Amino acid sequence: MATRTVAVVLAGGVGERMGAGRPKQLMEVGGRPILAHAVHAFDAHPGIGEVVVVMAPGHLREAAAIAAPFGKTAAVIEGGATRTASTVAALRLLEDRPDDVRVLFHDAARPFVDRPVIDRVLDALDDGEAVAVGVPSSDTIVVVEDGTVASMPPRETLTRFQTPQGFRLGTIRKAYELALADPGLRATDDCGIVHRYLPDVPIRVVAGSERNLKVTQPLDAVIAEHLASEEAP
Ligand SMILES: Nc1ccn([C@@H]2O[C@H](COP(=O)(O)OP(=O)(O)OP(=O)(O)O)[C@@H](O)[C@H]2O)c(=O)n1
Ligand SMILES: C[C@](O)(CO)[C@H](O)COP(=O)(O)O
Repeated sequence: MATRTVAVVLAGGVGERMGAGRPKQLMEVGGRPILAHAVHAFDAHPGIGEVVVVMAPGHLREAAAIAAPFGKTAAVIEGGATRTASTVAALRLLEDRPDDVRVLFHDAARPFVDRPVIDRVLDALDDGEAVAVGVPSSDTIVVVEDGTVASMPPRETLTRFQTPQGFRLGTIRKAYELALADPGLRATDDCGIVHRYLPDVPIRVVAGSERNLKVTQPLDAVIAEHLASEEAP
């Protein structure tokens, strides 16, 4: 039977903010590449049938070498210039799959996603079309315009999104079809595309985890190394 659940690991970025001189997903934490941690999390989950890796141009061979040992790796493909373009590359690969297939998009830069988080996304997709993972904000977050506070949303209403973000394939496909026709398209995640272009689709939010950090800045690499050492057997 064809796979009903595909995990897409988005590794198409170049890691500019990390400044390591190469994509941060190739950097090692806990003795193996960040990308390997992310692929392993989905490969090891019994609810996932296939893993697709979307890699930064010029690094496909390294990504393939990292992903190939995982049995569920189905493809390693080239990403685009933006995260959104990398998601589109994966959707093109999956264009022949039925609309009810579940697809999870995960940042390769989040190496410590764990099974309970993936479980919650998959469970919410049983009767949902779009699912986000979030953690409450510990900081007060404000909108700043011209160096001055323009608005202060109440902190208890604010959630920091993580990944994976899960969708029925037909839903995310439709949202991107509409988005790609919009010359003003700008988005930092896939739920943002659904929210903007399919506003009637409810996006369920399930609990993420503080350990599911996105390795973005040099300090995150130090924290990631510490977290990896805690996980070591
Ligand atoms: N063109 C892109 C840009 C980003 N990503 C992926 O999206 C995730 C989140 O992006 P981010 O943390 O911003 O990674 P980078 O784009 O590599 O970082 P930077 O913005 O600092 O360059 C990462 O796993 C990254 O590889 C992607 O698949 N394709
Ligand atoms: C998808 C995401 O990780 C949710 O927090 C985030 O928006 C990715 O942003 P980035 O600029 O691509 O790191």
